[in-house]
Amino acid sequence: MVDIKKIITIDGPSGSGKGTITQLVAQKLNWHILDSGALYRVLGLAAQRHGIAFSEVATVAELARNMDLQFRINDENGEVEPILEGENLAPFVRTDEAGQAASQVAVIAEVREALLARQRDFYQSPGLVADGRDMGTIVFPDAPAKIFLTASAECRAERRFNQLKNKGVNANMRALLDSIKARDERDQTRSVAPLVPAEGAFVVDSSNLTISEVLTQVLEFASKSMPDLLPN
Ligand SMILES: Nc1ncnc2c1ncn2[C@@H]1O[C@H](COP(=O)(O)OP(=O)(O)OP(=O)(O)O)[C@@H](O)[C@H]1O
Ligand SMILES: Nc1ccn([C@H]2C[C@H](O)[C@@H](COP(=O)(O)O)O2)c(=O)n1
Repeated sequence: MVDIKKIITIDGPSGSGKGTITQLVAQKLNWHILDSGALYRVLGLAAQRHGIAFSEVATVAELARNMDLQFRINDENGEVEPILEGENLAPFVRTDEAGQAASQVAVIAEVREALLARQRDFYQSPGLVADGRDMGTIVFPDAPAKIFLTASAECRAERRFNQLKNKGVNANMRALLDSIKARDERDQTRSVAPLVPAEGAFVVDSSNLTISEVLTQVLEFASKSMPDLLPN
């Protein structure tokens, strides 16, 4: 019998709620998580730390192939921390600057190729929830359940604003909206693995949905493709 891997892919633009829904789905199913954006974010930071310009395509790709990167779970808060060359990058990896750097290294075809195997290695039994831009189109094209999560740019900027406010960080709504639109444009128009819904993906626009409503819709859809996913 052919072994069908238990994978749910969750792709979508920045701030659409992928990370939030990925964590909730993984918790519910007791599955593993791939936060593929973290790999691109760490690579962007690594390039900056090594003084490599994003335009030095071959050197950035070389860095992607050889990056000394592990992920470690923090025992105290349960958060996943990227450890690059022995340094914990957790305080830097979620910043808007790291997101913009990630989006720039992510346009390089050789970088994407170099990160493919690392991403596929995250698959482990009993299953994987994979969050990114090309999880359903390129990295796990055979995943049985593919989700494309989106929301209006204005709504995503407002969510990001509230997220930062709750952390006590001052943010400017106009700058956040501009940053989100710039990242959308780059991620959707790049020539390699652009952000598009995978064929057969269930598209959820969360602009007017609560997190709990999105979670319900995602689990319902995934259960149709994998009938033994949840107990009745
Ligand atoms: N349906 C929703 N309603 C209200 N707020 C939401 C909803 N979904 C997510 N959020 C909030 O929006 C913010 C961004 O969500 P999240 O970080 O999960 O997005 P993301 O798609 O993973 O972003 P990125 O691609 O930049 O990592 C978080 O504060 C989250 O709590
Ligand atoms: N599968 C992926 C994941 C991420 N990227 C790039 C494009 C994003 O703008 C950037 C940061 O991702 P985030 O952490 O915000 O999800 O990384 C990509 O091209 N492909």
